[in-house]
Amino acid sequence: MREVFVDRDVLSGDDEAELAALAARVRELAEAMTLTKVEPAEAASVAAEIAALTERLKAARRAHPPFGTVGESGLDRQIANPVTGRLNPLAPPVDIEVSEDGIVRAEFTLPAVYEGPPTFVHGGVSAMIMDQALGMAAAATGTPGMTATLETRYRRPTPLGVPLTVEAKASRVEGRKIYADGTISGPDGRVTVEASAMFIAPQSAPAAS
Ligand SMILES: CCCCC/C=C\C/C=C\C/C=C\C/C=C\CCCC(=O)SCCNC(=O)CCNC(=O)[C@H](O)C(C)(C)COP(=O)(O)OP(=O)(O)OC[C@H]1O[C@@H](n2cnc3c(N)ncnc32)[C@H](O)[C@@H]1OP(=O)(O)O
Repeated sequence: MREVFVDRDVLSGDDEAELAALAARVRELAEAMTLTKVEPAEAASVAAEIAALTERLKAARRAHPPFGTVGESGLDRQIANPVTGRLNPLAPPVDIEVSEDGIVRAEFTLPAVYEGPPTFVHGGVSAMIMDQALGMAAAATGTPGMTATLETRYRRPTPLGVPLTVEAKASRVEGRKIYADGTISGPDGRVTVEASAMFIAPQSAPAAS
């Protein structure tokens, strides 16, 4: 495995909480930016202030995103992941729980920055969330892997701004191949997206925890 898997700063809970709070503010900023109606001069003024803030953050910079302290499931160290990462402003974030029987589940709501067709979630965003949920379900078997195939079936449009549920579970492990299936459903319980994936464990996989 490449060095990037091991050469990471590991944050304490307090450091992680402060950076997670910062990411939450940046997430709000992104949504406010997408929906703002301010005049061009005000937009330019805000852009200059944000550029100054960006310089302050760049004053102390890591080579790679940090890892968090690993929790019980061992699947939560990538705290800057683009789906679940509380430290990643691009992540919704989706707070995925893994139960003892290997079922992966989360409730989440997607704001306007994830819009594809008007008022609905972009299909690539749904696929990204499914990839993560299915990958965690695969890893819950004890054999994490790289996504080799991901099939998404979009049954209905997925609405923005309402509570959605993602669920996934591994169906079987065949040597280095792990198969998993899952769904995203709307608040009425109707499935909007179905997905199936096959993950392949690297020849020399690092442990999940
Ligand atoms: C991401 C985790 C990786 C490991 C991490 C370890 C610890 C992490 C802990 C926890 C993780 C927690 C949660 C995970 C959450 C989310 C997951 C997101 C994952 C991603 O977002 S990941 C990015 C997208 N993903 C890629 O970037 C993959 C690029 N790719 C490759 O890295 C290689 O391509 C690889 C490794 C896939 C295979 O390479 P390889 O050399 O090991 O494979 P090899 O040739 O030995 O084939 C062996 C058998 O698989 C068949 N086979 C191979 N490839 C296939 C394919 N694509 N489709 C169908 N069958 C395929 C062959 O036909 C043969 O089959 P057979 O044995 O039956 O002949």
